[in-house]
Amino acid sequence: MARPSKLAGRARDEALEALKAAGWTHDAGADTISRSFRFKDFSAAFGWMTRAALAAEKLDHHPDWSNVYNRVEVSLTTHDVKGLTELDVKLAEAMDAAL
Ligand SMILES: C[C@H](O)[C@H](O)[C@H]1CNC2=NC(N)=NC(=O)C2=N1
Repeated sequence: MARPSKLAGRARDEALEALKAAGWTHDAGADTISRSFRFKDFSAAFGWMTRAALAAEKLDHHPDWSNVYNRVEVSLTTHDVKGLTELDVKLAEAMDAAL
């Protein structure tokens, strides 16, 4: 996949606005988006992680995440460019769709 470029300008503003409306938080310093997901139990959490992992592999774009029982903390950024790209938006959308 071609190296994605950092989101900028209006496309970036619009993407961040939509993500915030969906429950994601933007950390401007680190230029990451993050969201905390809570499930009924570990099995539900891990089932979702499995679906999200398959979506990540398809995109060749991977989350920084951690799981404790029924909670999954997700942080997304594009390490190759040290900032947010379209791939982070796509992975966030895929994670929301996998709920
Ligand atoms: C070679 C491979 O495509 C790259 O290392 C990809 C893999 N997954 C990735 N995931 C994330 N979050 N950021 C990256 O820069 C990245 N790079």
